[in-house]
Amino acid sequence: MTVLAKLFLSARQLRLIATAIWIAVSCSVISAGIFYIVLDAREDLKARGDMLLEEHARFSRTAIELLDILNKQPPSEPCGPAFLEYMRKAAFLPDGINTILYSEGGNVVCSANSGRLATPVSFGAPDVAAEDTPYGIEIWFDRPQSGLGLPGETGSLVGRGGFLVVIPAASAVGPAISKESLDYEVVMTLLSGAAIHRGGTTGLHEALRDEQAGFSFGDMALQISRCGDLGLFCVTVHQPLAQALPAFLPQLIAFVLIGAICGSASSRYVERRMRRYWSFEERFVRNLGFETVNCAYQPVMEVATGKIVGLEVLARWRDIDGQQVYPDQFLPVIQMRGLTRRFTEIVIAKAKAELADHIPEECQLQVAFNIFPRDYSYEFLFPLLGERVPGTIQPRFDYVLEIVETDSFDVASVKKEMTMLRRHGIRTFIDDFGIGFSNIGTLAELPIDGVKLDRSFAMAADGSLFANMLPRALELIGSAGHRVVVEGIETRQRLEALSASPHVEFAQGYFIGRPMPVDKLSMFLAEYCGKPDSLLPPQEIGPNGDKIVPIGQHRR
Ligand SMILES: Nc1nc2c(ncn2[C@@H]2O[C@@H]3COP(=O)(O)O[C@H]4[C@@H](O)[C@H](n5cnc6c(=O)[nH]c(N)nc65)O[C@@H]4COP(=O)(O)O[C@H]3[C@H]2O)c(=O)[nH]1
Repeated sequence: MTVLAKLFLSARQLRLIATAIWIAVSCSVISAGIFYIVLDAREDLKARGDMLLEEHARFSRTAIELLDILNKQPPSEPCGPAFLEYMRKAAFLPDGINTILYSEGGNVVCSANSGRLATPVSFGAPDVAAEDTPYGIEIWFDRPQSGLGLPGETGSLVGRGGFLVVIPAASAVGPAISKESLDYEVVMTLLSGAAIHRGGTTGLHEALRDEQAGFSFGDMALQISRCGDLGLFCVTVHQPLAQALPAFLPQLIAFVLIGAICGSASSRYVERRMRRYWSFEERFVRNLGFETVNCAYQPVMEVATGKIVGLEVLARWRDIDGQQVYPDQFLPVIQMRGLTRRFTEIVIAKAKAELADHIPEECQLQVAFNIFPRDYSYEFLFPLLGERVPGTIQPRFDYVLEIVETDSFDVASVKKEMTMLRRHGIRTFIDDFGIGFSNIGTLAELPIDGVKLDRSFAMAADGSLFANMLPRALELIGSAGHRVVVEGIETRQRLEALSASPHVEFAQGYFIGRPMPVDKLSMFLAEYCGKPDSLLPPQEIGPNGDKIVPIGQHRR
């Protein structure tokens, strides 16, 4: 999970994922486009194959129909006037065939156009015998027509029952079709399965016979094999893709553009969604829970005695990559997303459970929780803390609520809630005094139990504005009759200086103890809880003469 989390948390990895999506989507769209183009090219090839086939099939179909008609009821005297009239009438019917002949004993003896021939014409033995075709027709391919008075012309003859019709040469008829760059073969198929070459590249039909229609990956070519409706003629067409594609170049360019646009749009969309999904805010909201919220505890010292008398509960959150996140990062999210109550419930529940398990029995402590002003109400907080108020269960913990200075609050309603909570032993401090919304008027009006002076005062460098204001701030709070907790004490000098003020009752800061997990806290308290700590550790002098030396660190 952590490895996966790191993948999504790094902006660079997200960019890589988005790029991968861009490539995948673009390639998919372009591949789909190429597939569509190939299908289209195949349809185109089929159409061209059908046209080639049609050149042959059309006349054979017509010839067979004509032979059917001629053989129906021929007059009894072959080549007589009635017979010739009968042939001429039939010759009007078909489209493109106008030579009808009659033969006896293998010799043509009369024609519909010329009547009885002066000299019978022989075309020799048929190339296809009647028993080789499904229609009982004989065929003579490409015979010169000079004997019929048509010098220089050739045609194929189809015959049955003595009648013959002449089919003009294929090249001279049929639809105009571009055969350039087209590797094809037209064959006539016999009942035996044999094929007679009738046009195009000899042997192509035989070579591709088993592959039928489809795509040949060997030579990256499209190929189709189709037979006409009579089953007499078949055509095989083979076209390398490289030859077919130029005709589809506009489509190809369009698909590349669409692919690029889709790829970019989807990668942007996914990246935006991923960024949002894996943003800190969303991660936090998704994973906020008892398991991911951790509590750190910072000791609070009573200045007069040097005893550790309390601790402040400070929340941390564990991110999905295991990193510890501090409140300044997640508190704004909590407030923005309206999760303050849920968060406070988790922190209080967790701290209560941890402290009950780890704190030495004899240790009397005041435990301070930070509370958002909007959640400061008896109705919400008492159920969370009430049962552990002194005099009920676990009297060793006194609870203090520190109202953090994130929002302003309504003094009148806070006053009411404060009074009710105090009745149950729950005390309230104003947190971060000096930098937030509270002012001396607020302190005067509210029945608060104490004020926490913001750490920026104690941490300020000597001679700075905040450092100069510190005694006056203490004076001010003290004059309003409140106890003061000073936080942010990092050095022995500061602690000593503040101890001299009659207004400072408690101190908190790295010098006394850093916020620590409960197991460390339990060791810390085992040593210091309730014991007077008049002997503060000797100061370690650093290069600036003011080094931070937490108590716990020194004594261990
Ligand atoms: N440099 C320095 N810093 C010191 C020293 N002593 C204490 N601090 C830091 O000062 C902050 C004291 O808490 P805060 O004023 O209540 O200020 C808290 C409090 O306002 C808020 N917060 C923390 N936990 C919670 C919580 O559970 N609920 C709410 N609502 N707010 C919380 O987040 C603020 C910041 O908390 P942290 O980051 O833990 O920061 C803590 C603590 O680590 C010191 O000597 N030097």
